[in-house]
Amino acid sequence: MPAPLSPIDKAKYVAARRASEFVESGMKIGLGTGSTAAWLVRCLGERVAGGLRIRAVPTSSRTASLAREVGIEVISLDEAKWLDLTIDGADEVDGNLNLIKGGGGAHLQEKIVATASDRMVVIADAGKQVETLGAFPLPIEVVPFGWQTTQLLVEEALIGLDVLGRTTALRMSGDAPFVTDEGNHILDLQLGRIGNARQLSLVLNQIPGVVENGLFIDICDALVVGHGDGRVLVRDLAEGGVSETRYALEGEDNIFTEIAE
Ligand SMILES: O=C[C@H](O)[C@H](O)[C@H](O)COP(=O)(O)O
Repeated sequence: MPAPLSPIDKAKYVAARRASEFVESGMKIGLGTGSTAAWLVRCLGERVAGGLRIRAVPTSSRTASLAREVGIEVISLDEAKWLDLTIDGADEVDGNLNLIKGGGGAHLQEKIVATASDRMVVIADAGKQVETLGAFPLPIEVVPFGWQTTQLLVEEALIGLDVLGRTTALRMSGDAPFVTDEGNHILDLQLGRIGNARQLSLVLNQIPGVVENGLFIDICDALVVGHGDGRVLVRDLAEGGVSETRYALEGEDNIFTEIAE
């Protein structure tokens, strides 16, 4: 018997399960990266086994492996060119559905894929919702060449901007610098609070050596928030309003079933 899910895993699972219902046969979809997106890939794998026909562009090598493992057809973005829908997790999401992403170091591919989609849907547990972005360190992907110079330029560029802090740390993986799927490094920027996320994103992306930052401004179209008790709230910017779905734990095997719309 599988180990019981923690409340946070239940929240991620129900959010992913609800968002998987947006996927229809014939769609080309973008698959995000991270623990919440991994639930989505598993949910879609089940639907593919039941006859759903989709082609998917993963946003990382990790997601590509999982997608293939569960039987989803994987194609490249160049092959797909444009996608119907991308579903991905987030590290922070504010009231305007602006995001911080990249906690797993995948925000470069994630931003390219989400931008090449008709719609981006974010799936998250309730703890990811914030009033103002910035408590989560902002990931900045930088090329390895001269990364310490890039780090100084980043810290300097923040002087005068509406942020609380401006210290950066090179992300490590054990004793070595973390390396992204594109062969780059990540600087994690401790800001505390971001006053003007759009301005900050533009400033950062103009610095030589910076490849992409983890701010997603005006990219997300809908937010699906899961709760540990099985409730899921969907907020769609186009439709306005919030709809609620509730999933119930069935028996002892941690399988959720939808009980109400
Ligand atoms: O680089 C990683 C991605 O941006 C993830 O979507 C983000 O970090 C959220 O991950 P998780 O669902 O594991 O909290």
